[in-house]
Amino acid sequence: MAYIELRNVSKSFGTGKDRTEVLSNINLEIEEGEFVAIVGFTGSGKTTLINLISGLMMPDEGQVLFKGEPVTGPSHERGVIFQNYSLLPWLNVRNNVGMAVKEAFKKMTKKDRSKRVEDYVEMVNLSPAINKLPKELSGGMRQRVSVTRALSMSPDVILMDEPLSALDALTRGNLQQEILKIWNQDKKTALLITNDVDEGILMADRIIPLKPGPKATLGPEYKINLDRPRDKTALNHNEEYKKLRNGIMEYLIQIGEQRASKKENTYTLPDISPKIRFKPFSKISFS
Ligand SMILES: Nc1ncnc2c1ncn2[C@@H]1O[C@H](COP(=O)(O)OP(=O)(O)OP(=O)(O)O)[C@@H](O)[C@H]1O
Repeated sequence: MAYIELRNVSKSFGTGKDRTEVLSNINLEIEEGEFVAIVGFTGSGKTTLINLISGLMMPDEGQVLFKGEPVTGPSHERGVIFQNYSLLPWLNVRNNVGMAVKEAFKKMTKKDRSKRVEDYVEMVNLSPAINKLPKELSGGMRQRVSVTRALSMSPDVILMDEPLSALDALTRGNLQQEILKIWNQDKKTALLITNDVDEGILMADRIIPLKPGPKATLGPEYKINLDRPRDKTALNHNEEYKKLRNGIMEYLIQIGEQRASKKENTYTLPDISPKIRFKPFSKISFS
């Protein structure tokens, strides 16, 4: 039995002629402890996919199963790290993370909870800012708090919706390593949504492209058989990595071109119905 399973999942938005099927017939199985990355174009339905797995949205057709049971709503067993840091503006860093820890570890003593918060804040190098409000932090710092908050709850599954896309290369690299460390140490299951193929190869066991919508479906999967821990710089000289990267990029370029040519080839035909009425032949006389 797969840990997470999507069976023939479809999701539409809107009604009547404005209805758009964003995801169509998605089938996906993720094993316990696996790290899967979905790469896709902007607007292809990646967030919708994460929302369906987290339980924030329900599919129109098909089923989303977690440990064999249908997902009926959100749960802290499946922690989501969102693209846009969603912190409570009136709480400082300590309390933003603390609230999540309290929710996930209701029976933990106050002292242990406090220690856990401090350890996780330390992990993303935010200890000096622990008493600051979100408005006093930079965008990158806020995103780090958001990542910390999700990880501090120790979810069984870490669902990541482009969590690092707005960060500078250094912070991004550090957080990639922190997420990998927690995934590996605590034997988590992870699903990363990204538009960065290199990030996917660095982190995941499998990469699956999401074909652009409407009616987005999953493309062929690419297994990443590179040893861990993976070093970004060393990977650049690794033949297996180069081959894999080229293969995925070629596939994405090809489906991107198909999407563009579909758009270009949509023509509105001119009205060519005759405007002049001819007399029937019988009325023409020959002399
Ligand atoms: N609640 C909603 N109501 C109506 N349309 C929606 C809703 N959520 C998403 N959509 C539409 O579904 C499509 C896919 O959106 P989604 O956010 O899943 O894409 P995405 O791949 O995550 O995009 P991005 O890379 O820009 O974050 C878009 O066309 C979007 O407008």
